[in-house]
Amino acid sequence: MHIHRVSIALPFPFLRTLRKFFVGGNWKCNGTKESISKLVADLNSAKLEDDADVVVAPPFLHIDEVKSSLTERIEVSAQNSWIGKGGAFTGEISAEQLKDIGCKWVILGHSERRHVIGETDEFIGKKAAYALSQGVKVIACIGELLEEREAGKTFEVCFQQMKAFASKFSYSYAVPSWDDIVVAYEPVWAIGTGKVATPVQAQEVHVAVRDWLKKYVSAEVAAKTRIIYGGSVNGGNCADLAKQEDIDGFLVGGASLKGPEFATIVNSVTSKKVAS
Ligand SMILES: O=C(CO)COP(=O)(O)O
Repeated sequence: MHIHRVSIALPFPFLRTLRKFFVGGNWKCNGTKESISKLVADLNSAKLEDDADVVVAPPFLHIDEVKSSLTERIEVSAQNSWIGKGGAFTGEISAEQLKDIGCKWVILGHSERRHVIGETDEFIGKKAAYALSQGVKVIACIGELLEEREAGKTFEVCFQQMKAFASKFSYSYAVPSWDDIVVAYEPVWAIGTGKVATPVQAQEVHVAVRDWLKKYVSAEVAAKTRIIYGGSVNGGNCADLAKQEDIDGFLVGGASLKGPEFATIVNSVTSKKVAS
C-alpha cells in the first residue's frame, strides 16, 4: 500500500506546533465506583507534561462523579451521544445533557459502536454534527477491519468514514470549525488485541487521512487537525508511535485504566519534541 506523500505537515517547522498532542483514555464499559475513584486519585497525583491535552471518557453513569473529583487538568468525555435533541429516546443521552454537566467531549464512531452495536456511517455522522452544534467536541473514530486491510481497502474504508463525518458537518448543521474535532484512527484489528499497528503502518494511514482532509476540506484544516492513533497503545510502544510526524497523540483503551501507565502515554509527547 503506497501513497504519494503530500508534505503538508512540515513544509515549515512551525506547522508542527499547530497540533497540540492529544491523549484520550476510553474507559469503555469498565469500572466500579471503587476502581474509578482509585483511578481518579492516581490521575490526580500523576505528573503530566504541559504540552498535551488529556481527556478521559468514563462510562456515562460515572461522568458526573469523575468530573467533580478529577483535576481540571484533565477534561472529561462521553463515549456516545444521541443524534439530536433529547426527548422520548429511552436509554439515550443527549449532547445538551452532556453540556449541562460540563462534559466537553464525546467519542463517536468507535469501532465497538460500529461493529458490535451496528451503527452506520450516516447515523454516526448525524450524532457528530449534532454534538458539535451543541458545543460538544468530537473524537471522531475511523478504522478498517482486518479483512478490509487484507483486501487492500484500508484507505477506501477510512475515507468513506471521513466523508460521512465531513458531509454531515458541512450540510446538516453549520459547524463553526474543525478545531472541535479530533480524528482517531483505530484499526479494528489492533483494538484490544495486543496487536498494535507498527509506527509505519499507522503513519501511512495518518498521512492518507491528512491528505484526504487537504483535498476535500482545506489545507489549513489538514495541517491543524489532530489525528490520533488507537489500538493496543501501551506504556512500552507509545514513544515510537509518537515519534511519527503525523501521529498527534493516542486514544487508549485498556492501558488508560491504569493511572501510571496512562501518564506514561501522555508523557510520550516528549519523544515527539525530540523527533521534530
Ligand atoms: O478502542 C480503543 C480506544 O478507543 C483502543 O483500545 P485498546 O487500547 O484496549 O486496544
